[in-house]
Amino acid sequence: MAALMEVDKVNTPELENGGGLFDPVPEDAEVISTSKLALVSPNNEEFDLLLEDVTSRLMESQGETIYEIGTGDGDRPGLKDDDYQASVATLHSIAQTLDLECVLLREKIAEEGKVSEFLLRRKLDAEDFMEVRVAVVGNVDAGKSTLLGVLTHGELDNGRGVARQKLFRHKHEMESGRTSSVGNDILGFDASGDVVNKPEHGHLDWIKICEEAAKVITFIDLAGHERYLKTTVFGMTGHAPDFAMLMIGANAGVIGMTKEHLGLALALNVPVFVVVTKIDMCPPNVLQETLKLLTRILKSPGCRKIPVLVQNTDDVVVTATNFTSERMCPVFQVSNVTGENLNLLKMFLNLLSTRVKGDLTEPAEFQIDDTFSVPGVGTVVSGTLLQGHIKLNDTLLLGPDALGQFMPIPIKSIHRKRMPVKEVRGGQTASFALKKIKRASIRKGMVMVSPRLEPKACWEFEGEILVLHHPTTISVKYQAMVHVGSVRQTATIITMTEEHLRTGDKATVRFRFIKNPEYLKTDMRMVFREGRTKAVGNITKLFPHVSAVAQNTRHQRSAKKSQDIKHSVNPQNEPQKASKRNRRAKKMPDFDDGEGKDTPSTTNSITPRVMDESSLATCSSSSSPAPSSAPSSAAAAAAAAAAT
Ligand SMILES: Nc1nc2c(ncn2[C@@H]2O[C@H](COP(=O)(O)OP(=O)(O)OP(=O)(O)O)[C@@H](O)[C@H]2O)c(=O)[nH]1
Repeated sequence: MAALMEVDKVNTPELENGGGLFDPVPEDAEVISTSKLALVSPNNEEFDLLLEDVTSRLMESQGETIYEIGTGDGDRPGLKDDDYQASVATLHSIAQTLDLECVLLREKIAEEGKVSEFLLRRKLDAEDFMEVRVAVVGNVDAGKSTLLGVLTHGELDNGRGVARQKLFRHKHEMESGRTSSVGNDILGFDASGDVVNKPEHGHLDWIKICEEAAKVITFIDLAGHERYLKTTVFGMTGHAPDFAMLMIGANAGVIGMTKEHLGLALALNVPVFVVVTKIDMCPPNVLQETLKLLTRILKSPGCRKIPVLVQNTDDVVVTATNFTSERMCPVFQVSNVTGENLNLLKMFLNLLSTRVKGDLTEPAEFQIDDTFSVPGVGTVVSGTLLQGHIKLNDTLLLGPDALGQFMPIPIKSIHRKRMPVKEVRGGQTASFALKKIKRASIRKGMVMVSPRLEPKACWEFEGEILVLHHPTTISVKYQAMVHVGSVRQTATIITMTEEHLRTGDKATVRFRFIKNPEYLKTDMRMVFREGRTKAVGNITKLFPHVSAVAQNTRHQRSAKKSQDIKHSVNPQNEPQKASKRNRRAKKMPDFDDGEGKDTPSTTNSITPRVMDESSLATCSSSSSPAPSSAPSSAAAAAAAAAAT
């Protein structure tokens, strides 16, 4: 614990002014709103500028903001009692005017008087709610499913697995106590930050939660066991988590897949917070050791994180409001049996906001991460809207198909977390029922995008990669699984800037998918892995070869013909014949649904040694948000349940 406390959060300059209150502001409002006295007695004009400022902050962060009272640019913090009371009253009238809930988060005495922080949150209609996706990772038995059971069902565990029983989706999970698939659980908070989950006879009504919630946290529960690593990687790339919650059993410490999962989150630029569980059954000296080792790993050159032990509500507000900086790593210590510190974790979750900015003017881009076949409804696809806005009756382009083409598809129904809605915005998960389309013709990794994007599929792309681990050397013709967004497909290295690549090497590499062309974008993060081999990087260049204009069936047929001709004259564009090894692999499903065993990898951990600072700097420039895969329609979920 001492080691963690070396990081003095109060003295960390970037934390000093938590919410960054008055930035950005309209130019003409600068003089007024950057002063700590801005809220003391504003005239009508000043009040309007304050309203404008709050409105733009709400837009930016999709419906909520944290407002500081008593701080301002160049001012020493703190307000005398009268000024403070007047400022709080002004904030309440701003909230009332804009129909916001205004909740005090913390209040303290600073140099010149009182300072405080308030959460301003929009009171949304029953149909709308903010969404945050949290990927839950950590070694087997760290208590992941148990914590989710406790948080979402509001009942403590007995230390023998009672809480996790509520979450298992497969019979073999019930029997073994191990998660094997990507699961989704939701936790709703109302505008004041109170939990709205109310299980009835052990069951949660998702629609009711979404109706009552202003914010819904979706937990993407990923398997801890090494054999399901492929599923875990897909969860981290394909389900677009905003954050990763790394769970560690206090007794067991940083073991097994813990470093692997931490490394994966770092490689994908997903901000991580840590939850140390089972503190009720852990001797203090063992807990100290676990925290000491964790601190060392987080601060190592490969991670470069600032661990902050969260011990009270003050720490929660500071860490939650500064978390997206990616460098800070809040660490919680909880017990699922006694409930110790779970209130701090819940408060932290309530304050997290999605990393996706809600710009509705961008063209829509929806990434499919799961498909269902629902009797009476047809094919349902679920995934995340990475940007833009989709409304009922919009027409999107679905693809790419095996020929790299996209087809127009009208949106006739939208569900968010099983609830029918009229629209979905960037950063939210949703599912769509698609008429007259067979489930078999849709793959995970396909997209539905606005025609404005003029999407193109590509067989080949270039990426700057860093090899985190390989037992020998990687050369041209090497094949492995590429994970990028919800795309998961084997690709072959066709050229690279180095002759051979070993652990720790970097290169620009040109890849070619072996089975289907895919829709990719530059700057997306990618993971390239096969068994114990792993490389991470950024997509730097695309080689689209099919102009993906929506076509009708007849056009498609003729396009296919001409495509075939093109392939025969230009073998470069033809899907390569899979190697013997891949032909064998083809017999296995290419996109497992989480139940297939993954290639066991015993030494596949990302060690701080190989993820040195300089190598990460080149390979981590973008953090493309990835989607979450809630089977968001009731029918879809029912079908999924039936299928399992
Ligand atoms: N005493 C105590 N036991 C706990 C706590 N959290 C979890 N457990 C127990 O630890 C065991 C493992 O918990 P799980 O939730 O299944 O672990 P997991 O990380 O989800 O494991 P996988 O699903 O296989 O990845 C169960 O028997 C839980 O009852 C805790 O805080 N205190």
